[in-house]
Amino acid sequence: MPRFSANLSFLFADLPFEKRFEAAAAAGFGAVEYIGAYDLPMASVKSLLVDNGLEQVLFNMPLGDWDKGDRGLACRPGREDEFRDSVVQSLDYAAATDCKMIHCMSGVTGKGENAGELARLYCDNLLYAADLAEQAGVKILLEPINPIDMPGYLLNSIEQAAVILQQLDHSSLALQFDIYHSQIVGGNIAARLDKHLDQTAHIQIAGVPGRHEPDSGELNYPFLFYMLDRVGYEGWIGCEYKPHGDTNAGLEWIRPWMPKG
Ligand SMILES: O=C(O)C(=O)[C@H](O)CO
Ligand SMILES: [Mg+2]
Repeated sequence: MPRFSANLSFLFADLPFEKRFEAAAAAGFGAVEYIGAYDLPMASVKSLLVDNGLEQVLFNMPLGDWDKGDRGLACRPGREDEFRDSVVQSLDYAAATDCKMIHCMSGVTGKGENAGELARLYCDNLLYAADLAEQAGVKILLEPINPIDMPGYLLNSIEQAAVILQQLDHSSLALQFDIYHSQIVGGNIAARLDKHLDQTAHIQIAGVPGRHEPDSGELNYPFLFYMLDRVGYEGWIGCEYKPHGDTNAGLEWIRPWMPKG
């Protein structure tokens, strides 16, 4: 049976962030993930998890300044110190919340920049993060993101990520397979999931097109959930989609997959 985590940066977005934990638990979720809660003290995040009986599955490293165009720091020249600080800060939050996975966003390639050089810096930074994460028993995740939603993003395909993981060969690095992005970049999801399952630590879902509930559009999610069970995927599946309207009203699709009682 697949295990679903509620992505609180996307679901229950009409509620203040702190209220989304309670809403996720009331909807039947046992785990949550989100982009980050660095505005809140670590102890408050921990209380929100404990009070609502939730497991923290994943969050992101600080992304830099979103309004100025940052989409992660890992490939950005001149931001190495900031990146290293962000690794330490995210590992502190992970320790406080018993979270075992952190998504490290690559960042974007600027106009006229050499993507190969940025990729080299990205790899160096990933290794720095992975060495620290290893000591904490945490995995650093790489997620390919489609370049239509995020123009200029360095890491776009599962295959690119797979090669990086193979080359870096570090046990604290793994793949975050976001099916929504990967359908847009390459399709052929069942075969690619199967091929890269041993590198995959986390999966995220959304309908394509539109990034809404995973119950309509060009992907057959029930087929993929059965397939993941059959091939023995034991990780979480993050519900990272934009509900059409009220989150609870759009959760009918999940009922057959939720533990009863
Ligand atoms: O955009 C995505 O798919 C992600 O998972 C990023 O971490 C932002 O939520
Ligand atoms: Mg994602």
